Amino acid sequence: MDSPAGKMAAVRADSTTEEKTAAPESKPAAESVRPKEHGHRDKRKKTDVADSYNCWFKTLRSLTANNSEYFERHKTQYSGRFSSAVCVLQGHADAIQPVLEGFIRIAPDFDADENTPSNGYRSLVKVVGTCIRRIIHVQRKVVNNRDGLLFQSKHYCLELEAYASVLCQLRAIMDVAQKVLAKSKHGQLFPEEKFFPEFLFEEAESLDKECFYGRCVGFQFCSSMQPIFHTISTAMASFAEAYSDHDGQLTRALASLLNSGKYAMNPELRARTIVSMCDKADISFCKAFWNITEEGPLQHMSGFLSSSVNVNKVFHIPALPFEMESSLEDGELVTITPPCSQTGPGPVQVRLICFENREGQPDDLDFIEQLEEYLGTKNKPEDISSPILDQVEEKLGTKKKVPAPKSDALIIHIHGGGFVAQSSKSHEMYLRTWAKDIDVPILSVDYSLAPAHPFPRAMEECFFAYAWALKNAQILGTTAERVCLAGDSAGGNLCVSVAMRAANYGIRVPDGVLAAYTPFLVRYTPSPSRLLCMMDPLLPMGILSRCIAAYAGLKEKKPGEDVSSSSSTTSSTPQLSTPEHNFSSARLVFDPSPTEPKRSGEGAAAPKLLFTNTTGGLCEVHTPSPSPPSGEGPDHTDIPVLTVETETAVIHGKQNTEQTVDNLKEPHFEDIALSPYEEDSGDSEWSLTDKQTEVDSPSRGGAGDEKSPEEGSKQMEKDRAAEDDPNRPSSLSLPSLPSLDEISMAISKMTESKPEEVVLPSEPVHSPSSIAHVTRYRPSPILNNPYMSPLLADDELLKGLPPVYLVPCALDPVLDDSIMFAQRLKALGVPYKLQVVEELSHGFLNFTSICKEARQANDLCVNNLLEMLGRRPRGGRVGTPTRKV
Ligand SMILES: CCCCCCCC/C=C\CCCCCCCC(=O)O[C@H]1CC[C@@]2(C)C(=CC[C@H]3[C@@H]4CC[C@H]([C@H](C)CCCC(C)C)[C@@]4(C)CC[C@@H]32)C1
Repeated sequence: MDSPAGKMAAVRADSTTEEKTAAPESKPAAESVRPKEHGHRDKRKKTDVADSYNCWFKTLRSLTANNSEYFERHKTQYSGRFSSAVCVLQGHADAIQPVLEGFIRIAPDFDADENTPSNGYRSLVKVVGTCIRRIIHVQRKVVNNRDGLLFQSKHYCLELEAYASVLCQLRAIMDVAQKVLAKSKHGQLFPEEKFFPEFLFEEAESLDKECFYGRCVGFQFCSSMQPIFHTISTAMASFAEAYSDHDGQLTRALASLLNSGKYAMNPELRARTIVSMCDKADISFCKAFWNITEEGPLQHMSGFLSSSVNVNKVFHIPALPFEMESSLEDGELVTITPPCSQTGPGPVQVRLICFENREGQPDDLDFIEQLEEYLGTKNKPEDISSPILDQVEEKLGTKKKVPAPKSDALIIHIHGGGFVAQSSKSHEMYLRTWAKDIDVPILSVDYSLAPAHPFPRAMEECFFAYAWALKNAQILGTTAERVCLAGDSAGGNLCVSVAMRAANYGIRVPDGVLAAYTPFLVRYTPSPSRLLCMMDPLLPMGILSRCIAAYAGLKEKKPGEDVSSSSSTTSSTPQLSTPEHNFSSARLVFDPSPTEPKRSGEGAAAPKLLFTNTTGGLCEVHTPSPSPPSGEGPDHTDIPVLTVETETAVIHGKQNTEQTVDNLKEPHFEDIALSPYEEDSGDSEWSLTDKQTEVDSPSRGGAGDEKSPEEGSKQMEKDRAAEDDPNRPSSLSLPSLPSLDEISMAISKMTESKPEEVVLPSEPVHSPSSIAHVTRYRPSPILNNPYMSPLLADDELLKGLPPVYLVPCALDPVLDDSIMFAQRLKALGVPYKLQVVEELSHGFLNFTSICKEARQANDLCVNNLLEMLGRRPRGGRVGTPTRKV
């Protein structure tokens, strides 16, 4: 058998040649396969990226000027709102551009290796870029269609307003990212623990996230994911309503089906319900929703959507200790005891999935009976199955298929679900495909879930199942010459922990571990990619933090409980007023929050934005001023600093109107130069919203106006009237950024409405309960356990790992976990392969049967598994070059 390291080295050699021939730049969802970058090329690439972004900003500016000028001249029902929307979003775009340029400059310093240009900073840049491109797309559509009789003015107006809010929040998120950056060491995506910035959580929590869950939901992902997220968020909102009204899972499923219509029709109501649910709901809501496909009509979904397999059986591994040979010392035996933490020894449920019935496996008809017999008597399975087969043949008069020979390999799978939900059943969809494509038995572990069974129960059960499977491989239809562990999300974390434990116990380690979109640091540490949870349709921050609490066994505080008790914890953490935490000295570039202490140089004149007003003249708008470097603060020599010069951006009425409309009426915005980093999907149907029917939606509640689903729906009717008002001043819910007052003044001049009519950004929504549990739980010692967070494991423990295959997603909150884990493995010389999937969301394996890009990413995982098991990858191409130090 090849040594894993040798194998990895061989693959690396192969894929280096592939690297040259592959044309990855145009692939939307494939891994970041990119040619090697060296010194000057790297610099050029950075410039190219910045150029592409500048080009988009320029295009946006022209379109804004054009539309703005048009709607000033052509007074129609919605013209006032159009003008306001484009003006507001242009203000945000101008403010975000210099910040973006700063991130483009520093981002490469955080890559795990030169072959994989990926990290949270790059992702944030990407998301802003996508938002700008989508706005360009919508504005182009407006330019192209606004004179037509069938122009859906209301639809486009709502779209632009929604994107203006998104851009505004992205601007605030970029600001938080700068603070994370200022507290991080060079190349480190997670700030040092001692600098835990509670205030960042407060800031992050206080953002108005609703715009990310309404009509723009999942805008950052590829177009084929859009309908999926519209469906899931509709389901989530309607389930939230049903959850509070009903008890049983089935009744809830039915009730949510009935509710779904109104949430599908009203994206704003949906967003309000989801955000409110994420802030307030306890973990049992997540469990219930994430398990929606476990029972009721949806449980048969995988049956329709996936390959059929011959063996798909659930059984229990008895809670009996057994002995295994040590892999370290000849003849030594290691005793494996059943899992026993918290609830005492208990059996472990597993599911065996196999494309065809194999020798050694109990016969399908009496699977459990035979298995029990095997487990009790330890008879060879062949002895059991043959007589039964004979009887069946006799009874049915049919010749039963002879089982296929034993496989030489085995996959042990551990499912994700935030440690609190899901099972092998909900992951059957892609497991059946794997079973068919790889044609190896898969044993998936149904470990006990938190919060009823917190850490380390799940890890113990998975380890026990792993060891048992090695020992009893024959009953699983395999000789287990090659064994690998595969898990997605929380399951990937468990896989790595199991492999570390195997190494620690001195038993055989698997031949490889596949960890797809896996969290490796299960604690409340911010990072640039983690900021994406502010907008993630599957992993919103409130839910993520509750998963951590549940897994760590920290009792969740109920909403309304006194949060002041957390103050002792909070006060034990470094105070923000210490020099290290004084961000006024951290040379950050822009401060959108008026509540933040004023920076040095605050008296300096803010750069100005000039917008054309109704009369073609110029009105002044102040942009947030960049803080000049302060000499007063501590020495930040090891802290990467964005130094950004904000220029005075001028949108000149004359200049812009000189651009012919025809120039702007390009049919597809794919024509816009694409950066070598930012691949366009090549799909002109950017968002579902283009196809959406025009729907009414209520105006947004004011900040802090959190409503229950029922209240929400009652309010809906009232709101609808307001929403329909074409002269309604722009009610874009924007955070209280200092420049917005001025922007709104500009708007109000442009729309000729009185300033006080403009519903301006009010105070940010604040959720003290969610913040409180984060701050209170932070110092819990359990959160330092390396088996819970492999990133915290010491070098010796990590060195015992077999080759690790990491498949994170670029737009996933837990991307940085994989990047930093790869960095650790690289430093320790542990073979690893890091392939970052672009444009797909966390959990893509669950979407393989309904999304082309997810299928491609699944193929990548399948090829990795084939490689680990010593088989030829399918399609001849393995993917990103393997990296081994
Ligand atoms: C300053 C801010 C800093 C923030 C710092 C805090 C961040 C903490 C970060 C990391 C810690 C990690 C903690 C735990 C991570 C958990 C990872 C983890 O395991 O996450 C998984 C949770 C389940 C799920 C969401 C998932 C994948 C797929 C999802 C499923 C897809 C379809 C399923 C629907 C129910 C189907 C409905 C069909 C119907 C016809 C509409 C759906 C949505 C169920 C849920 C899963 C990922």
